[in-house]
Amino acid sequence: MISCVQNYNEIPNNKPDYNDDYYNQFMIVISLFLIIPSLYFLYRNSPRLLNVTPKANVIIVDKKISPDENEKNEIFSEMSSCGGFIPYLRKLHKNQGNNVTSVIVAKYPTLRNLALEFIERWEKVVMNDKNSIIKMQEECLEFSLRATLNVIVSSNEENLDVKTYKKSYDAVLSGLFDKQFGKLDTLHEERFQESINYMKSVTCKLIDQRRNELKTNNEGENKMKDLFDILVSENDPHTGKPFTDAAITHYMCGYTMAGYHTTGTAIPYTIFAITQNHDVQVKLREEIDKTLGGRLPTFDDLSSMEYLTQVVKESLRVYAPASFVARLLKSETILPAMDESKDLRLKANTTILYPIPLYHEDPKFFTQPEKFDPTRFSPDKIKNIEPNTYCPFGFGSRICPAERYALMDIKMVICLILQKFNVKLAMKLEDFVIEERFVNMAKNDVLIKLELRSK
Ligand code: HEM
Repeated sequence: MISCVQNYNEIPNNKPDYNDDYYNQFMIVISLFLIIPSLYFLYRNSPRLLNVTPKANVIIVDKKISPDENEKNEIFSEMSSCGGFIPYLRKLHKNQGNNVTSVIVAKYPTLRNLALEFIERWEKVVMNDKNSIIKMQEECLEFSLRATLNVIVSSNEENLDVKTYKKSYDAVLSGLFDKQFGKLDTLHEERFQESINYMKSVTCKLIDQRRNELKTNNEGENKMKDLFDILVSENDPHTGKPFTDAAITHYMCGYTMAGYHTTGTAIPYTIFAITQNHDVQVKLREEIDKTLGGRLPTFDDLSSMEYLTQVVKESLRVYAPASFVARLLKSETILPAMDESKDLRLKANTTILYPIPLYHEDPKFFTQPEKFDPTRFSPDKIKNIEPNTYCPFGFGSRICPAERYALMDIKMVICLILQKFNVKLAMKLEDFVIEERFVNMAKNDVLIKLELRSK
């Protein structure tokens, strides 16, 4: 195992270079999720295209791979600016007497209501026709986008046509991915541009609305600020001046994107895993019923259900939504050899990609890695897991800032589903195919039959 990985976690001290061109801003933000999975895609399909060093289980990005050297530099300076913003965000919350948990707890009732809206929607469908099939990935992506918007923007959905917003977001994400591989045809190019323009106008409208709200809202001082409040009311730590509209859009789109497809795929993957492991479904339901006795789960209930946590963690191991963790080496670094191979000397400014699934699937770190076994994360066994080999949320100082929130979200939806329904896979097993896009998506959706539980 590479022992020096933690050294790569320094946040480079680059200042973002904003301009007012929305398209450029958006491309830069999106590159975080675009270039990295794309390189991984190339790596998986044609290892020799990249300067791959499998013996060390890291991928070293050959500089020539980048289509445009300048673009590559911008991408990584923007990556660091996004991450550099997080300690600032934490500090602000702390100054207001909040911590990450209190922020999540405050949001919990709204998020649970949102989840219940979906449960009721599915219940109606099933009551209407008990043979109905739910496209679980599509549904959970909608849930995840709305939940993420709620956390970041405290979105009042009256101000946002979520359906059109989601469609546009999907068109932009998909268009950028296809652009990367030169596959974007004229028709989709048009749709892509339209979607970018739509999202730009929506974000500008939201910014204006929030500025006005903050001006007129007397309780503003006591209110727990969401990310959007901070962006429209505080100074940019990099410039010491108020955030520009372009910068606000940059952060908003970056955070929304980071939360949308990740959580939106993690939930259906977990449901899929439960359908394939009947014993897990039975044991999980026993725990849920015993803990809740039919009432709705509170935030504390979700933390107290150990088996539920283990199931979600194992699902994130087997079906990790994110392919990669990326680091830029600030100085020359030697990676100690794994096996008998030689140590690896890496130059400063090399970008390395740490492929999450290669660790999660390695029998050296997880015995019988193909087996879905939630008890790997039981209190007595979890300590045997080597540091950084389990990393669905990354690791070190740049670990996903929303890890606890995302875990809570996934557990909440799984809990609410199993309280109400039995879950069955409604597609051929071989049609469950994971496709690497910005995050790993189920190519043919995850088709699920929900059966109402008898009272
Ligand atoms: C199951 C859900 C999620 C997974 C698997 C996931 C995974 C990841 C991973 C692997 C990283 C890179 C970490 C590193 O470099 O060490 C990351 C970064 C990030 N994630 Fe998440 N994430 C999830 C949900 C979310 C949500 C819901 C949000 C926001 C509401 C979010 C916001 C971010 C942000 C802003 C970063 C960039 C951090 C930085 O640059 O330092 N993520 N996430």
